[in-house]
Amino acid sequence: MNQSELKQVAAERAALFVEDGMTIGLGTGSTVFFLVEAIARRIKEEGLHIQGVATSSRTANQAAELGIKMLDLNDVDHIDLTIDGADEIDKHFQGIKGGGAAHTLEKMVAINSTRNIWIVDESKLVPVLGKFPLPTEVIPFGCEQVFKRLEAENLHPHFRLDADGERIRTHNQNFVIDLHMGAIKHPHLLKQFLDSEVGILEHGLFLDLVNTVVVGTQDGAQVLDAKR
Ligand SMILES: O=C(CO)[C@H](O)[C@H](O)COP(=O)(O)O
Repeated sequence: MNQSELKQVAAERAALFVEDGMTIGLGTGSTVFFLVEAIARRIKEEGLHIQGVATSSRTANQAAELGIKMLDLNDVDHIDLTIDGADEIDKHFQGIKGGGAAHTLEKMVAINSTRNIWIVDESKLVPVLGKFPLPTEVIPFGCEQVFKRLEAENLHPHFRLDADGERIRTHNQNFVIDLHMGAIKHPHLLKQFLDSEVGILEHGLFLDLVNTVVVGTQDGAQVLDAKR
């Protein structure tokens, strides 16, 4: 199976965690694309009544087109389960997200969820976080100063650019600065620093958040539970 097929294996297994009556957080990315299709299929075939909260307009549009009832995060009192992709996961179930620049909305939905499941192909499991550049979302005002401070901390910042060489904009019209720092030896300390940096709206370190990881492997889907 190629990487895309492994993503689909993970997504279809995770869709089985959805139960009738649930409010489901839907992440963003190519793995979640398969998830949304699988959930829509279950709704049709099994008559499930579920409602979704999306983490991007991409996911919201796909889900609505497939007939999934979608609500705004402001309009729900809780989310039972959020299923999302990830860019890297280490053996302690800590992760990096934001490859699709949706990490701020994804983190907001995740922290408001009773349970979080990540769906990944096996290439996303790593011994140490940091090979994947860590995304941050920065507000445009004063962003060059934020960039300089990140440089001074040896975090190797790069503004993320689109195919035309323009700085990409997030859903909130902010910029993304990716940190190419290599191995993240102390993720909690880094999180503390990034949380306290004025001008950084949010970053892609997702620590102590995920409950279950569903991995697409050549032998099928593997379900791994975090002890939290
Ligand atoms: O964090 C994300 C978007 O901000 C995605 O979940 C992450 O980039 C994984 O994407 P994919 O499923 O396409 O590999």
